[in-house]
Amino acid sequence: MTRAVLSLGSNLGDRAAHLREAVAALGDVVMAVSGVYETPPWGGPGPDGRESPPYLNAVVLAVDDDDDPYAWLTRARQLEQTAGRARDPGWQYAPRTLDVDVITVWTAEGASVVSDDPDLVLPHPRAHQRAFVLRPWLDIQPYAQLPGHGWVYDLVRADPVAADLPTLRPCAELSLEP
Ligand SMILES: Nc1ncnc2c1ncn2[C@@H]1O[C@H](COP(=O)(O)OP(=O)(O)OP(=O)(O)O)[C@@H](O)[C@H]1O
Ligand SMILES: Nc1nc2c(c(=O)[nH]1)N=C(CO)CN2
Repeated sequence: MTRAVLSLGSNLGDRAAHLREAVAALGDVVMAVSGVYETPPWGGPGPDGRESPPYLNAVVLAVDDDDDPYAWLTRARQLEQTAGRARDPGWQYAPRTLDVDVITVWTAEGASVVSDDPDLVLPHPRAHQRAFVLRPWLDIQPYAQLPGHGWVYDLVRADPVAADLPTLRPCAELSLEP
């Protein structure tokens, strides 16, 4: 058995529907779902100077009988495929229908999984810099810790995350509660 925090993001097409469908497809593994936030694109413009549109973001806490952390990566890729995500080799942070990142995974004993395999880096190597991950995460786990970086509560109160917090817009009208 493993538990995981997954970050969901969409900035292409019907953004809310992509998030809703991802939560529905996760089904019974979902333990808790954060609020939805509209967030400015992180990662800068594309090579031609084109700006990425704003995202809708949310975070899910999930549990699975499978002991293998890679099962979360497989699930994430399946959800992205179902949403019709296309990759752009010329722009890493190109707009996408659905992005699912595995933020952190715990074993049945509660140990954090640490991995430097490029296919599954755990915890996610950029999560500690991302208000669009940490703020929704606090909604569902106020005492969360990001392994290697400490309390999520502290991370959102220090720069660079604190500087981005005012740019997040809570979207109370878009609940993802199953
Ligand atoms: N923790 C992780 N969660 C999701 N993908 C990961 C993780 N660690 C490594 N990867 C790998 O990263 C690769 C690129 O994933 P993806 O295209 O979703 O990145 P991205 O979402 O655009 O960028 P970022 O990694 O900065 O969020 C994938 O091949 C995947 O195997
Ligand atoms: N606001 C926001 N920006 C991003 C996001 C995201 O989910 N939200 N995902 C990215 C790649 O994982 C890159 N930039």
